[in-house]
Amino acid sequence: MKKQATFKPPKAIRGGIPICFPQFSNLGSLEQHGFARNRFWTIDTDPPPFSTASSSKTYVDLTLKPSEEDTKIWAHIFKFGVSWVMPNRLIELLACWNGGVRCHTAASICGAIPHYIVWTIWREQNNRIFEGEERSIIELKRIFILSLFELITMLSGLPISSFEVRVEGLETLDYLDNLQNRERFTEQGDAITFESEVDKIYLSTPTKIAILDHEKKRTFVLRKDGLPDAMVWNPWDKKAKAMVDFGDEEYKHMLCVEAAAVEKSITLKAGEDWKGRQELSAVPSSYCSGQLDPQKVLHGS
Ligand SMILES: O=P(O)(O)OC[C@H]1O[C@@H](O)[C@H](O)[C@@H](O)[C@@H]1O
Repeated sequence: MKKQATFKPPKAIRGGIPICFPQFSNLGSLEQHGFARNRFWTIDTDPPPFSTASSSKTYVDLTLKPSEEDTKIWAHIFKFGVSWVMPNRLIELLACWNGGVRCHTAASICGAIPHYIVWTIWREQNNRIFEGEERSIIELKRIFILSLFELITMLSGLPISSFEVRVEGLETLDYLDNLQNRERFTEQGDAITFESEVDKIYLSTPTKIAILDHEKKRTFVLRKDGLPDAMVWNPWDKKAKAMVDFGDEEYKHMLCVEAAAVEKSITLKAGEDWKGRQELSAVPSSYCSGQLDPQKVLHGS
């Protein structure tokens, strides 16, 4: 989330995982990145069966149905759903941050876990006695994880540093350069590093992309299905300054790598459906622990 993000409609909040639908960028007649990100979504209590959202996970299903206004600008019937699945095992959550925190902070997080468990139970007890409300186990787990996440965020200091990051998995691929009228080029070099503005659409990318953060000694892994392309964006200094909802220096601590379907649009016939998946996870990188080779992260299972 960007510090300067605006929380007022009709614009989407800057940060997080954007949903660009039904168009990417200005590749169509609609507003930039389509209207989906600028609409209010509803919680879907009866979602279609997504394989990822099983009872062992924490998830929320959201649905976007076209409003009358939407059907005027995009005359297609659709029901668009997104299922956000969170890791709900503490160990998965800690793995995301292990490399990002120094040893003594990792120890303080582990030391804090019993307190957080007791705190969650204590709050629930109060809730049942005083409010007459009972939360489900899933909800309690969510509260517990969120509380712990706040602590980890606080201890982990600065977020990602784009100067120290490199992306693997996109080398030698063709890309469209948004900074050069979407001209097609072929990526050269072993990995993608960042020294200036980047705005590229990599085409027909592998299902796994690794983002290596040397400074925080962790590797983010993006796995995807049904979304052949991948977008890489960092506005760098000048564009950062030009965006009202983006801090002048925030480009140093962000990198946008997202799964996309840009080159070939997905068109559905009546009754057909489509499913795409993007999974983000983080593991401590070998540069920290010496136990994990980023190449294995990228090419392994
Ligand atoms: O400012 P917006 O509309 O959220 O878009 C941010 C960026 O999103 C990227 O996906 C585009 O490739 C960039 O060109 C664009 O600047």
